[in-house]
Amino acid sequence: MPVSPEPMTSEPRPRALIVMGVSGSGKSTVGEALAQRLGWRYEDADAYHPKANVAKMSAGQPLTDDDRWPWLKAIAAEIDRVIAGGGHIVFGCSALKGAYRDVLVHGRDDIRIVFLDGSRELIGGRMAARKNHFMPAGLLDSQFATLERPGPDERPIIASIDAPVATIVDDIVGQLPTSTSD
Ligand SMILES: Nc1ncnc2c1ncn2[C@@H]1O[C@H](COP(=O)(O)OP(=O)(O)OP(=O)(O)O)[C@@H](O)[C@H]1O
Ligand SMILES: O=C(O)[C@H](O)[C@@H](O)[C@H](O)[C@H](O)CO
Repeated sequence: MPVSPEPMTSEPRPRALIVMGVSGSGKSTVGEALAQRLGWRYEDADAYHPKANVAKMSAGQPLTDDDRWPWLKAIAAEIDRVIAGGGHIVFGCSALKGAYRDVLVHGRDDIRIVFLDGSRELIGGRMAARKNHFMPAGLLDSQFATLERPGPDERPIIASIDAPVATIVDDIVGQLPTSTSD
């Protein structure tokens, strides 16, 4: 009897990882370490906010959907540009709602979501200790209120942030598809 081959995973190797989560969840810290581990470029979505968005958050006001759409579209365009050029990228981006992630992923199965999962208490403590950052800790409640955790349909890679950075990176890398079918 012929032996059937091992089933091939249909998941392509990711070309872009969107490291998402509320303010202070560790997107920059973990995202940069992850990019370094993979040998990929890291970009921070905070650098793509128009000045008006940063001014608003600095003044303690949460952003609205309308503040976020152009910002998300600019990030999606940059991800597409990098992939089209044969590159790989890790983007640290809050991407709090499912609709925001739809703009970023736009149906591509080589763009994957990495959710940094942590409690309000843990993140609040880290934000209170953080220096020289425009985001006031007072906006954390609004970040959690806006957060829609990624559902299974989004095939998220979920990592607990209650661990040292290197352990979080190990966890994420261990969940990446190993298929070579890209
Ligand atoms: N695993 C960790 N263990 C301990 N401290 C951490 C860890 N990850 C991040 N931190 C610290 O928590 C704080 C928040 O992390 P970071 O600035 O990377 O978050 P962020 O999600 O990029 O925030 P923001 O979106 O507000 O820019 C920083 O002071 C960082 O050094
Ligand atoms: O969508 C948002 O509300 C913003 O992207 C925020 O999350 C901050 O820019 C970021 O987290 C820096 O603190």
